[in-house]
Amino acid sequence: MKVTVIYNPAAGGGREALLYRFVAELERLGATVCQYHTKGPHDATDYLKGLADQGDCVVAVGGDGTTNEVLNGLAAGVALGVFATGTANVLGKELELPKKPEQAAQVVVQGKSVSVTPARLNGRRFLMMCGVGYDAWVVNGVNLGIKERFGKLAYVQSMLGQIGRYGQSHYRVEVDGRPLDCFSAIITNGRHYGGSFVLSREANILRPQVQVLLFQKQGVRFLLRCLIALLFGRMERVDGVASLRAQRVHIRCENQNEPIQADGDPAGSLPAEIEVESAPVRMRVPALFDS
Ligand SMILES: Nc1ncnc2c1ncn2[C@@H]1O[C@H](COP(=O)(O)OP(=O)(O)OP(=O)(O)O)[C@@H](O)[C@H]1O
Repeated sequence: MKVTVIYNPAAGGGREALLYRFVAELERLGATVCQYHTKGPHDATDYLKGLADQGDCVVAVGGDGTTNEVLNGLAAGVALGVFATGTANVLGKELELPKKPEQAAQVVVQGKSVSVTPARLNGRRFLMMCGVGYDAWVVNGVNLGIKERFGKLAYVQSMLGQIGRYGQSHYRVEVDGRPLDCFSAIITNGRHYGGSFVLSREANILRPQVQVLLFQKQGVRFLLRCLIALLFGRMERVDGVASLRAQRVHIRCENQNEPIQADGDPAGSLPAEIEVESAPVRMRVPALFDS
């Protein structure tokens, strides 16, 4: 098995020792490994696009942002693996990927493949989620210095800082052609959010559809109710939260420069055209993963 390992030294504050253990185990299991350390944003995508032979599998070593950039450079027919060493690692939770480097390497070589269908946001692929409104303001408001030093606490700080803004922007959404309104929206492929919290019990990453969560009531009290419901995995039970399956979503806003987030990183601004892709990507998961 030929494996290309893409390591982001900035993810999770840097995990070089874990990378070496991961690569050593891949080689012990008989894999031929080609390693690349990214130099900055989008480098993973550019590097992979310029690579003549990506091998049998490309493994992203980093967080959800790194996996997103690898996904955007992945050649057709090549499997995608993840060794989650980032801050939140939502995809790792979703696919029950091990945190120990030796076990993560075993998943790549000895695990199984499942089909996960990415979606495109304004032409760029994402695997887990994208969002507008509060969700996107929080991602865009994260202080990178604090994130490097204190990890997830940077998100908590940003969440507190953005609460007062909720409800000030109004979005017009078309979900498979159906017109709807909201004050925030999250379009998710998987169930998890912000780490191990369950955002949607309706979502299924193995199904070629996204789950669209629309936050349709205004006011900070409603937002706080949603955040508490998230802690208990009951977001879809909150009165004012709509949850719909879709293939295609369009989002507009009259305000200028309304940001979008995708897979936990800033992803431009509205309008947003989101469409589930026609072909899945094969992802390496543990042999015991329930598919
Ligand atoms: N050498 C580098 N220096 C700085 N940033 C980089 C480098 N290589 C890649 N990046 C950028 O780092 C960003 C953050 O990485 P990533 O999202 O994987 O880690 P994280 O934020 O710690 O984890 P998570 O998204 O799971 O919370 C990526 O979007 C990528 O553009």
